[in-house]
This record gives sequence, structure tokens and C-alpha cells, in this order.
Amino acid sequence: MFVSKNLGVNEKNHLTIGGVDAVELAEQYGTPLYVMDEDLIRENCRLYRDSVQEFYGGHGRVLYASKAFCCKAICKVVSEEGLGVDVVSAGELHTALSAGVPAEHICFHGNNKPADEIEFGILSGVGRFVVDNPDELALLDSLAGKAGRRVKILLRITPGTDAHTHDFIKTGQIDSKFGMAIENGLAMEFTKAAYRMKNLDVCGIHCHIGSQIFELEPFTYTARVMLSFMADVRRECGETMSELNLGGGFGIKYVEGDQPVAYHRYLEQVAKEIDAVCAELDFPRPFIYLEPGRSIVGSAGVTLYTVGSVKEIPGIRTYVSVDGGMTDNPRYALYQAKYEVLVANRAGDDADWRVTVAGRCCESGDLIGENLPIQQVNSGDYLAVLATGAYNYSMSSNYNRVQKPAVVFLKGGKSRVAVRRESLDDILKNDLI
Ligand SMILES: Cc1ncc(COP(=O)(O)O)c(C=O)c1O
Ligand SMILES: N[C@@H](CCCC[NH3+])C(=O)O
Repeated sequence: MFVSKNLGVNEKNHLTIGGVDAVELAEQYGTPLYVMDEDLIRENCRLYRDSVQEFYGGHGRVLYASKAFCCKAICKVVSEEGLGVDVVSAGELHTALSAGVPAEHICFHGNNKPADEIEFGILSGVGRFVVDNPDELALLDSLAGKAGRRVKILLRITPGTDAHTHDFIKTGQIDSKFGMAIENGLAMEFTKAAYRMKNLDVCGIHCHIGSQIFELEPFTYTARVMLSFMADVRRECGETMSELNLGGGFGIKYVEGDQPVAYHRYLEQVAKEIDAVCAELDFPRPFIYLEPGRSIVGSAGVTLYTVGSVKEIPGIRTYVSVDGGMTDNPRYALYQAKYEVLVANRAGDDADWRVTVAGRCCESGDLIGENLPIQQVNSGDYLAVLATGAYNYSMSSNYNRVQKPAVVFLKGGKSRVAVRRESLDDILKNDLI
């Protein structure tokens, strides 16, 4: 019935998340509230980990892309499940380290890492740096030399894959701010330069073709292109790279009609393609990294709001305004992202209304969605927006000085606060007069 399998309706006609009554959560913790089902997150982690074991014979590792949802609690959970963590900033790195993630299981990404953040990564002993471009290569080499450390790197390569997703979340095509492209020869120049660096050990290459992808072919095609490039490097440089990071990007179900492929199927097909290409090219099968973000946490999240006003503009539309909006979920404003929305305290009723759900900010584009089917809704009701576990909290803002909501984790039918709600003093904490 719902987009996520952990959701249901109880005898009070309330939405349940992992068996917990959503209305009780809203009343206990207040709204807006991010709710994350830790049991489902752990199940997703195990699914990936077991698939890597099954299809790659353990010769691989799953790194959780923490940009999807980053706080100490999630870093601890994924690390306990045996995943490493991908970070793109000192903030994400600090969070992962503070949560106890071993530095060698952290991979440091980013297309323009500042020098002080690179130094922080080197001194922390992160397992791999993914180097984006020649300027960063030279900077990393000199900072590694200064610190007296050798640094293991992967090179960010643009495979030229056109994945069918929103333009803003595509990254594998030649015109991208990320990485160096194979088709214009720059990737090979970049690789040769990397092997000349004194303080860097080139372990392999990395790519990421985009996000919220539903097809298998872009992934298998990309694996082929990347392995062929590794074989070209062996021919041109006499070096055999041993690691291949294929990024993340596996889609999830947000609304009826979305049809994601089961993740173990992606991994199985990609593993088959890797085996086939390695046999064709007589290339040793590399250690494989995967970096799922959305597919680990997206479906595990629900955002709860309280409805303020319900305003019908006859002949035009009905606005249902909630106590959050683009500050906690900017994805409709950014990508016209679609969500399933329901009245948490009337969850089993027919969704026979059509409404626009609006946020509270001074911005006409501050919407959660338009023309949404929903149950009858009144001021004071609780609204639930489903599948908000990825790129909601992590992209939240304090626009209009709105405080960020709390994050509550659910485990075994019990709830706990994983991130406190921001206070008014938190809003002022860096202000000076
Ligand atoms: C380099 C890199 N790895 C992994 C991811 C995670 O992607 P997703 O959340 O779609 O799995 C991203 C984001 O798109 C990314 O840029
Ligand atoms: N933030 C985007 C996806 C970009 C992922 C990072 N490369 C989203 O909400 O869908």
C-alpha cells in the first residue's frame, strides 16, 4: 500500500513507522520531525554487504555515501554493519571520525577540497582520497610531502555515461564539474601525472554516474568502460590498477509507478559484467567499492508536520500549509521531486482530495508538492511525507532562521533522539554584535 515496506496503519487509523505510532511520535517529540527507521537501515546495509560477499567473493567493500544523511548516529550504525563511509568535507569527516568510524574505512571525495580539509584528511589517516583534477593532484602531493605521509588515491574519471535521471543529479557525462573525461584524453593525461607524484600511491579509479537511477544498463556499461580504461592504463603506463570504485546512484521508490531494480540484482549484473570484461581483457579482477547513499536511508525516513492552515482558492487549488517546508526538504524546489503525502492521524482513509502542500517560508516556491492525492485534512492534523530519509536533513537550511527539526531513530519498536531539535539559541550561536 505504501512506498516503504516498514509502514502500516494501526487500529487507531494512525500511520505506523517500523511498528511505532507516528501520531505518538509527533506528540512526544513535536513537529516538524524527521523519523528514521534504524532497523530498515540496518537491513539495507546487510543486503549490500551480503551481496558483495556473494557476487564479489568478499573482494569489495560498501561505503555509505554520508551526503545522503549525515550525523553521528547513522555513521555509527553503518559502521557497525561493516560499511565504510564516503565523505566530501571536513564536516562529514569529523562526524564519521567522532562516531568511531575507522579512518582507513573512510574515502574522501569532492571536486574542490580546500587545502586545510585535505590536511585534516591526511593527518586523520583516511583510507583513500578520490582526486578530482590535476590541480588537486598537485596540492595533495605537496601536502602529503609536507606531512611526511604517503597517501593512497583513486582518480575520479568521467566515463561518458548518460544516465536517465534529472539533469542536476547526472554526473557521468563529459560536461560535468566532476572528474576527468576518458573520451577527450584528459583522463589518461591525469593518470600519467598521478603516477609521477612522489607521495601518492595510485590504487585505482572512481566514477559516479548520477543518482536515483532505475535502469541496470548504465551501471553495467560504466563498469565496462572503466575496466577498459584500466586496461588502457596498463598498456600505456605499464601499471596495473587494483581498485575500482563504481559510485552509488541506485534509485528508490518515492511514489507509485517508481520501479527500482532490487539492489542485489544491480550488484549481480555488474559483477557478471566485470567478470566478462576482465576475462576479455585478461585483466585481474579489481577490488570493487560501491557507494550507495539514498538506497540505504531514503525509504527509512518519514517527515512529520503539523498542518496550520488549509486554504481553498475556489476553482484554482487548495493550499495545505505545514510547519516546515523547503528548509527541511528542498527537493521539490530543486528537482520537482515527487513524494507520497498522507494524513498520519487518518492514514487508512481514502485519499480523495487533491492539494498543494506548502511550507512556511517567504518563498512562493516553498512547496513539498502539488496536486497531491490526500485524505481529508484540517488544521491541527499531522501530515507525513514518506521516503524522506535521503537528501532532506542533509540539505536542510536555516532560511528565514527556521530551526532545524530533531531526528528520531526507531529500533525494535522504541524511539530515541539522534539529533536534537535546534533551539533559538542555536540560531544565534555564531552571531556577534
Ligand atoms: C561520488 C558519489 N558517490 C556516491 C553518491 C551517492 O549516490 P546515491 O545517494 O544516489 O546512492 C553520490 C551522490 O550522488 C556521489 O556524488
Ligand atoms: N541531492 C540530490 C542528489 C545528488 C546526490 C549527490 N551527488 C538529491 O536529493 O536527489
